[in-house]
Amino acid sequence: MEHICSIQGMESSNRALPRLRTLTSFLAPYRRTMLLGLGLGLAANAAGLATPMVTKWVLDTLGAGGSMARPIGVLLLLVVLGAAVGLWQWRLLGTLAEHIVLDARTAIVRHYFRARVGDLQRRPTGELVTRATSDTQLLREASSSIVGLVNAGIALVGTLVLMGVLDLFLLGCTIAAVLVVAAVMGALMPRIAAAQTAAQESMGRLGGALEGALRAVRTVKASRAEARVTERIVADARQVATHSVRSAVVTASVWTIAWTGIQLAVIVILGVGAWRAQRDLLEISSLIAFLLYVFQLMGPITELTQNTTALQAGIAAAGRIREVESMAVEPAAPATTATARPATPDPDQPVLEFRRVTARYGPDAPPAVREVDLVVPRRGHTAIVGPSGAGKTTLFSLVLRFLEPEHGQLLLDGRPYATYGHDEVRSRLAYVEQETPVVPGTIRDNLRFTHPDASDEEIRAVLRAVRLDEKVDSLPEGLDTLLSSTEVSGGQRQRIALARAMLRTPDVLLLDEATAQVDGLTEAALQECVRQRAAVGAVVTIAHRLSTVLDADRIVVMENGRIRTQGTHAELLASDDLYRRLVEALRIAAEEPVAVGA
Ligand SMILES: Nc1ncnc2c1ncn2[C@@H]1O[C@H](COP(=O)(O)OP(=O)(O)OP(=O)(O)O)[C@@H](O)[C@H]1O
Repeated sequence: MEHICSIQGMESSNRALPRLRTLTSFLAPYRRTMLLGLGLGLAANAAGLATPMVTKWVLDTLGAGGSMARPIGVLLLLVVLGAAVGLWQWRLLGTLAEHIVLDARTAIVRHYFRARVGDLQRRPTGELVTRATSDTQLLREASSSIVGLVNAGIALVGTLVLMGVLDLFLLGCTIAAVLVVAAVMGALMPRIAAAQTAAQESMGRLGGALEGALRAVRTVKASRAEARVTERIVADARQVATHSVRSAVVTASVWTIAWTGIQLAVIVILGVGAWRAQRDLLEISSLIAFLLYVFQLMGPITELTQNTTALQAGIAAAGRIREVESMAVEPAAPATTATARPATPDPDQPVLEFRRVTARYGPDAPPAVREVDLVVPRRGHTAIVGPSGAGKTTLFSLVLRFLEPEHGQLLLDGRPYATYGHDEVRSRLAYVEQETPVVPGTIRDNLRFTHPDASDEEIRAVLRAVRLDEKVDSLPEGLDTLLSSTEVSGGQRQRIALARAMLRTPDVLLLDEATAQVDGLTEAALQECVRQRAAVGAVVTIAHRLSTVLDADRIVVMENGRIRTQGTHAELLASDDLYRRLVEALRIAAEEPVAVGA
């Protein structure tokens, strides 16, 4: 462990110790395998260390004119044993490293999907992806590096001891050379670590920028911004390259110093050794064995260098991976949960209720909604309207528990949200997002996304309801058509998302209408589905279309995070100025020519 401690000392950052602990926490479950790896490494080392001594035996036997069979046999045995044990260790540690990478990736992916939506959305998606894909790779080398460091340390000490057995004077020369090399390497190592950390951080930024730009590729092209965007992202790539080049240059210097130092040491030792042999202070066979040890010294020194570099990269990566764990997760279901849901809920009791709810997105942010009181009846269509930033989406986020109220509470079936688990609440809702309503995969995957056990009949029924059955039948691969590979229009995507939400009867259908104009067929399908659902359950829409507002049983007008007023279309037209202006804006939008396409 001495080597590990000295490496901590090299880390310029004062966070090195907790970061190393972070790394070792990934390795802890594999302690036994690592110990076995260490044992195998020591055995391979022992075989390697014995080889020069046996070579000396061969030479001495040759000088004495004895039989060569035994020493040569032992030499061969050592080579074969060393190779077999080395191979075993290599495979063991290679497999172990992959398990550790897999563990880290699994932990990250699990954490992402347990994290709060707000925490995830605050960070660029590409950066989150880089942490799971690229940072975890650095753990691979780091995992075997600890074993490698201990092995190399022991091999180094073993080699020096055996050199001492052969000739103490030459050992003194060797140690002096090793100390000089080690001092130079020690001075350069922290710079490698700093450059690698910076490179990984730039890599995260590169991932984030590239992912964001590719997502918005249509806007990028329409704005003729390809060159600017490319330049900005390439600048991030250049940053990665700059830091990586710095790391490569310092690494090259470390290696060159190590190699040259050893070569110089060999020449000095050869000269000094020859001079001592001439004076009969040293046998020729001992000098040869000593020189073999000097060459062998490169092995542990190389390993120490490589493993230290890998360990530093791993420590940096482990720190970044652990940052993921600082993202708060959604709380587990309360232990005292819930009496079973009544088979026939009281029809007069609201399905959802907001009681003086105030919520904000961060401790320093202003409230996004304030003192909201809202009742959503068990049946019927409630439309929410309001200017941009009024807090409509925030209401949905609260219902879906993406955001928790700061004050006040929400109730489902008359029971406070706090008494339900997140899953329990969401199992009663269906949600159609405005921006990205479909998930990667086939049409079937999308339709079964909420209810993986849905039958083909159920799927057909909802496709019919959103008037997509004929379109899907006309596709060569039908339901197995990949959404990415086919020409599925924005309106059709909306309808697929709606079909998914309609698949099993949710208590509340939450529909965030697309702000963009949709084709006539989509609009009609939406309207009909909403009507059907509203007849048997609750539908809440964030309305961006006049037809939706006209269809609603009650309309909630929001302004500056508060509910300004509520009522029917006729009541609000007569009583509320803001509502009249909003409807006028929707009317103008509705009168604009709309492209029709199925
Ligand atoms: N993720 C977020 N982080 C911080 N503030 C947010 C976040 N989302 C919304 N807000 C803020 O909360 C307020 C309400 O936003 P909200 O998205 O609920 O409005 P909206 O009525 O849905 O607007 P729009 O019609 O433009 O979608 C706004 O001031 C907005 O800036």
